[in-house]
Amino acid sequence: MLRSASALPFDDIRALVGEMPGPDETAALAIRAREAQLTKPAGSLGRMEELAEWLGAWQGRSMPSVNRPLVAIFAGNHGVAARGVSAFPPAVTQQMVENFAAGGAAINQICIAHDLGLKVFDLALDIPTGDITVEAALDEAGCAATMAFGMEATAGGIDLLILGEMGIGNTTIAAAVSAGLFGGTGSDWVGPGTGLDDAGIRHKAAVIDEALAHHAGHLGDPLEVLRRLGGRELAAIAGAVLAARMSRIPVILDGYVATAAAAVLYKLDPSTLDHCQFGHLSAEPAHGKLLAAMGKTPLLDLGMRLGEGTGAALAAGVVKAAALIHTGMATFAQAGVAGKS
Ligand SMILES: Cc1cc2ncn([C@H]3O[C@H](COP(=O)(O)O)[C@@H](O)[C@H]3O)c2cc1C
Ligand SMILES: O=C(O)c1cccnc1
Repeated sequence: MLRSASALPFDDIRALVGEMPGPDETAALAIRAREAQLTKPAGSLGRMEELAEWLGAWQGRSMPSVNRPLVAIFAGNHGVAARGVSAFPPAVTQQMVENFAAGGAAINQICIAHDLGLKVFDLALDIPTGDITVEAALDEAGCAATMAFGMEATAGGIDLLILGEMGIGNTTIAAAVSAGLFGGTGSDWVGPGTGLDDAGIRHKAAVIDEALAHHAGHLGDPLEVLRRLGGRELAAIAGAVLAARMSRIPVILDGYVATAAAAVLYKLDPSTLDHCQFGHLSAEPAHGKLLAAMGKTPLLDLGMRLGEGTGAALAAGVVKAAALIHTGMATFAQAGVAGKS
């Protein structure tokens, strides 16, 4: 039967959230047991030990490994960028997509450093989403379709998914979505993005407040927050996170913008992000607040505020090392090293 394009798609998303698989507890147990026998004082590898267990439990592998890691960058343009909320013009989104293809961006070099695959998905860059101060960014069918498109990032037998974005104006969008989900005003969630000065940041906060006022009364449903205040790259990231969960692919999320996209799923059900790590703490000031609101602790803190997946891709190197440490180290028995006396 044909479904109404306007009403049903979000119900399909909600149905997926109800069907999410959990981690492989047998693999987790095996990893914990082996961890205790490796040639090191118990717990001495700190969070690296947790990462090995997290990776293997979601992959369903008692010997976790990263063989096909993929960085997926979703690129979108935003109607609200016309309101002067970024230090750079919207044309930079397309220009950076071309730079990614040519290998000239920061993310390209990190992918080389850590041997990560890279795919860039551009999302109708010539058709910016609606200006959120006067209309919804997307209609429901468009938002759900973009989420479905994002799910394609999980194809091809990948075993670690690293999610990033490109879209001039999208730190405004991330702030609006964060306020829509967790409350507060523009000034609570705003930051310099690509480099606004104080006056620019005040203007950006006022624009976000306009958007929040325009959509007030319609923000009770996280998916409505996504379609009204969000954008295509955020919808695609949310879809990719959900699809990865259905296929038990572990995910590393990048900074403020990617985290805001994932927060939509968190608000639907906090356990939706159990297969995700947060790669780094962005220097965009509200990122820490957003992570804290979800009880998440990022892996790295390098003072970065670039986006395009860079913080998450650096963290993928740490996750790869965690797998190699767990699987490659000798046990006390194998190495003939005396245990704790
Ligand atoms: C050259 C350049 C490369 C980038 N790579 C990521 N972003 C980042 O900056 C944008 C968000 O900041 P705002 O909200 O202030 O526009 C996004 O495109 C994000 O990925 C870039 C921005 C620029 C200018
Ligand atoms: O943390 C991010 O995602 C971020 C910060 C600044 C600019 N673009 C993205």
